[in-house]
Amino acid sequence: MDILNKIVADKYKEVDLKKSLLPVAQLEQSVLFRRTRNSLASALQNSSTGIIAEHKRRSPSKGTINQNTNVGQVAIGYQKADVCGMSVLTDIKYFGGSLEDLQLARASVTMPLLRKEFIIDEYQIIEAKSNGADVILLIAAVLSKEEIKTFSELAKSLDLDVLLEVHNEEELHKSIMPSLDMLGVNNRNLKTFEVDLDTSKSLAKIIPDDFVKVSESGISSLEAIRDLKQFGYEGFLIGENFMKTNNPGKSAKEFIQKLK
Ligand SMILES: O=C(O)c1ccccc1NCC(=O)[C@H](O)[C@H](O)COP(=O)(O)O
Repeated sequence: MDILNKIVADKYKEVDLKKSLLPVAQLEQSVLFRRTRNSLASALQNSSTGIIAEHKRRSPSKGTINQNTNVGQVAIGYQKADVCGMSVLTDIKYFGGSLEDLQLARASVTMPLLRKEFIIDEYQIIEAKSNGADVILLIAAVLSKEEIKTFSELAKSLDLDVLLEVHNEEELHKSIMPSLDMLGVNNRNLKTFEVDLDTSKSLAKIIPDDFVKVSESGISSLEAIRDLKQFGYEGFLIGENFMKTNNPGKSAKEFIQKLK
């Protein structure tokens, strides 16, 4: 079984348990459930840099990246660095994240927050909203066309932006629909963990212009961003490059200043 299938198999069990512990009706009581979103898609369209900075303690491909983080401090650092938004990993088992990380980030900053999660059930979308997210991620590799439609329409009805992630042409073709805001191309092959920015470049021409294009994973240089911009990308999701340093906010700030 490859890592993505393993993560998803665990996620089904995790979500079943959560549903029995905290019903949707209770999630909907959160004050954050009624919050108006701060749109990541709009922030990217109005930015000259397009950086989405991620909070990532560890990953299946890299192991431990940074265990000494204070997510609130990282969020404040990223906001001061003038990123367009922050991605907060909420998976515990494989990435060391949590919904508490999302809540702490939300309590610390006003910028758009993406709940970075393996969404396989509508419950997680309501959970994202009630814990302060502005954006959800949907991964085409683990969802049917019908699920992408149902989940993205639910997200829109909850005033959330939707970032749909693809790895290849087949996933892209099944996913294109009006309820998406951003199309993300993940440069990491989740079977081999190899990263290749050519994945973003080759898919760029078949992503309709109606969607904000985001390139994800393996981005660590200004040259890579300048190059990807030529292919129409307006968003760049960066995790490890900032998180491997002892001050992710400072690293992001220095990076963005050079990019401007
Ligand atoms: O990062 C991994 O090892 C990974 C493995 C399996 C599924 C997803 C994975 N990463 C999620 C991401 O999309 C990245 O965290 C994000 O794009 C940032 O990537 P990077 O800048 O390379 O840290």
